[in-house]
Amino acid sequence: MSSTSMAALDGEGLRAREALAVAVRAGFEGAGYAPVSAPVMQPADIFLDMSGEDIRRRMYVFADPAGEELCLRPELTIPVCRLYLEGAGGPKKLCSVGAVYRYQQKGSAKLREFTQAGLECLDAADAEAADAEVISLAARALADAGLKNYEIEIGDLALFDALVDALDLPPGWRSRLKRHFWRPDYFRELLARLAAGDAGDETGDKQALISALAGLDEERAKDVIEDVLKLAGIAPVGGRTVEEVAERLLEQAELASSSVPRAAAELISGFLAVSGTPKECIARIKALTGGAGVSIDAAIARFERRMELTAKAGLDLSRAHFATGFGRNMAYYTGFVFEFRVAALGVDAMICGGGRYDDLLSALGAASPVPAVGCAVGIERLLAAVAKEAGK
Ligand SMILES: N[C@@H](Cc1c[nH]c[nH+]1)C(=O)O
Repeated sequence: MSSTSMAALDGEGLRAREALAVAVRAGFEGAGYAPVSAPVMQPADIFLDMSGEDIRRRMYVFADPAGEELCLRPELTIPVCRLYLEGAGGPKKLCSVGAVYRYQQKGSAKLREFTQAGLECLDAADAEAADAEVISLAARALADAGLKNYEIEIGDLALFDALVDALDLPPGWRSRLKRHFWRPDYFRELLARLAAGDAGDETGDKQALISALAGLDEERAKDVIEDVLKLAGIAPVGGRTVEEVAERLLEQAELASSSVPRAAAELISGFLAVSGTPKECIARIKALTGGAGVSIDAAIARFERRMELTAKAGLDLSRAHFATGFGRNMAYYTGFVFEFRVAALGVDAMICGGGRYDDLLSALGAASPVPAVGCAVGIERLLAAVAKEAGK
């Protein structure tokens, strides 16, 4: 399937896609997930703020006649969580099928409009059991569709968070490292500077500005930067350029005024280089943290328990590949993350993905925390993977 629109399918392809979407949802319903249908048009700001850079760059954003900024949903999780919050007291296990929209550059073989079948498990008391249930249901959906061969990639952001929390870092660095986990290139740059104990090599006017900012609190510093940009006639785009420029400059100010112990920086780099089978990786993480006298035992115990429960549910995660630096492309994840991949599909290899997002519902307005985990199957990709396996 190489077209950029799902409307280009022929009759047979159309029926196959619809049948598979219905079958995957039926599997989720059979496991106790109530079907819901969320609007295709959504308020843009929520997605701009919460889905992360990759999705943000691919969103279709437009204004309605009243001037309200809307978008075509780029995924189903945020729409389904919004529905859940509107219908307070409703079911907490929800599933949904529908079209989602993500811009792709001209010439890209990826679809701009494609079908997801997703499930969201909200407010479960036992987080690890819910994680295990969701990844097992994802695997079952693929098996029911007839797919046999795939790889599983897993990660756990809670391990990274625990590490950053356990280290002795200068103020501001914890949240910054966690936030920038989602911008891999910039994150590496930050880490390299941190590991080198680099206080920044800025000279002249920029250094003067950085020194001036270092003395101000964050809000005040942002105001100053905004004024400077306005004076220079630089127009912010949707308020974001100013925010991002301000953030960068503040980071440089903090880098210049604080130093992170080299050992801590090296531990973070060493930790983020860990990948392999989950078992090997956990042993390596234990050795790394133990050697440094840092304890992230609670997070490791949760990881191990999740693995056991998943194995009990019938999915052999020892076949999975784990990487500490694996985080998916959605910024709302807070813990366990996973993807099912079929390498033969090339750029479309990722046929199903999901993870835990414990802070999203609070950010959407929930009065008290609602832990959550879910996943989505890409229907066109699953169809292509099954066809490929059958040699079609
Ligand atoms: N919405 C995610 C999948 C997911 C569902 N729930 C949690 N994650 C995606 O589009 O990849």
